[in-house]
Amino acid sequence: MARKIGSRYTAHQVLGRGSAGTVWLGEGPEGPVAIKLLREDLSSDQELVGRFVQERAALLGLDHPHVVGVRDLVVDGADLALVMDLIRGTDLRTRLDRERRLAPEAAVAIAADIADGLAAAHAAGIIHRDVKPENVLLDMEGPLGPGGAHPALLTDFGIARLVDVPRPPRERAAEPGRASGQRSVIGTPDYLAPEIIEGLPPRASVDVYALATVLYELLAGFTPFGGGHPGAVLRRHVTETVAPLPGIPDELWQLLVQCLAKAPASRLRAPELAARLRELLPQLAGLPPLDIDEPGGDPADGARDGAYDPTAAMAPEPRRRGAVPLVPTPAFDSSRDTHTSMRVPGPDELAGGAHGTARAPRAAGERRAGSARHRGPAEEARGRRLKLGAAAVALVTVAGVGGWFAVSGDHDSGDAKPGMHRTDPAP
Ligand SMILES: Nc1ncnc2c1ncn2[C@@H]1O[C@H](COP(=O)(O)OP(=O)(O)OP(=O)(O)O)[C@@H](O)[C@H]1O
Repeated sequence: MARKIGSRYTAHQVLGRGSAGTVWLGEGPEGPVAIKLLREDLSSDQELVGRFVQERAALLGLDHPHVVGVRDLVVDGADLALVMDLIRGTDLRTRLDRERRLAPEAAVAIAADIADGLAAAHAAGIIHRDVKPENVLLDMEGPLGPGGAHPALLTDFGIARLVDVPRPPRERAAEPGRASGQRSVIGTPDYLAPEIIEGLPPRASVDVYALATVLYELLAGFTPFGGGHPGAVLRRHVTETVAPLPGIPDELWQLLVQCLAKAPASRLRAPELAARLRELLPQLAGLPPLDIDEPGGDPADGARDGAYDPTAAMAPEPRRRGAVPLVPTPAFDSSRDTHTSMRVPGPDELAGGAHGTARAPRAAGERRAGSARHRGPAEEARGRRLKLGAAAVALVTVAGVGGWFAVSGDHDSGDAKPGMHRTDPAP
């Protein structure tokens, strides 16, 4: 069923849905396009529409082979839409879901493409703020690169920024806790840099951290700090060191460690990361995907660190890792699978809950103490009790209101606007 979007575009068929809206296959004066139609509750927000128009030049100006081009912004009655280049292919999350982990050469080639795209954005003063596999599109019509990887393009620039609408003082005052300084954080827990969690303004280095997390995930099949309740994930970002990946060349490991550094200034910048990744490609040729198990539990446990994943108890499908929606979603909307409201650990918990170094991944099949597979009957029973207790908490916690989580601080009214940012070129 076709529908008109503004005077120039027609949307023909839904390509997919995200937390901010629906992406359509459409047609414009210059041929096929992808049209991201923002959710009605977002498009009816006048402040957001204002920002949308304000960001127009920045969004349209970003022209790079590894960034999905935004061709037009449409504000038309109730419709608020981004018209983008149509990428014929798939997103990286879908590929990862299918293959679980990629061969190092392909993983590094994809990461290098995204680092190139980020370098261009950062040079233009724009931070992405939500780099994750869902926001990487693979262009199946593009030439095959190293490791058989199709060109990778980063998308969703600006969406986080657009939906991060500061609330009026009246509304804030009415909220308990706001006076003591609450802030909103937008992003996806698995990929959030520690400084964002600690309340510092996001800079370009948060994108480098998120990209290193994606690369780790492509290699390992799991993110370095993910798993369990989002609060536990945030704590790990701040307190844990990344566990080594057995079987990757040391140079690649050093790059990952450097870009996952807690201190933003220690991370490489995107152009240097892109160059270093490309230099590594020849020595990765022919290496098979890693054969390792995720530390911390069987996927069926839905747990890591003993932290119970509330969404696993309630959703019919396993949760897409890290796919907590970016923006608040109406409770009645069942089109998205992970609607989690979360409590972020306070400073004391962040400081005191450290478990030191993240648990090391094991070579496939190696026994791990504490795994459900290796527990005795008494431990199994205790584990079940913990889960039941946690499930009760989860019923309270999972409110179906979206993954836009509020945490303490006061940055949503100041400079610290997550999402698309004007930023210092130097991270
Ligand atoms: N420019 C594009 N060309 C082709 N397909 C696209 C394009 N942009 C998005 N899609 C597809 O549309 C779907 C929804 O994308 P969208 O960006 O709305 O959500 P997401 O990034 O998966 O999730 P979220 O926005 O919640 O992080 C995805 O499956 C994606 O592959």
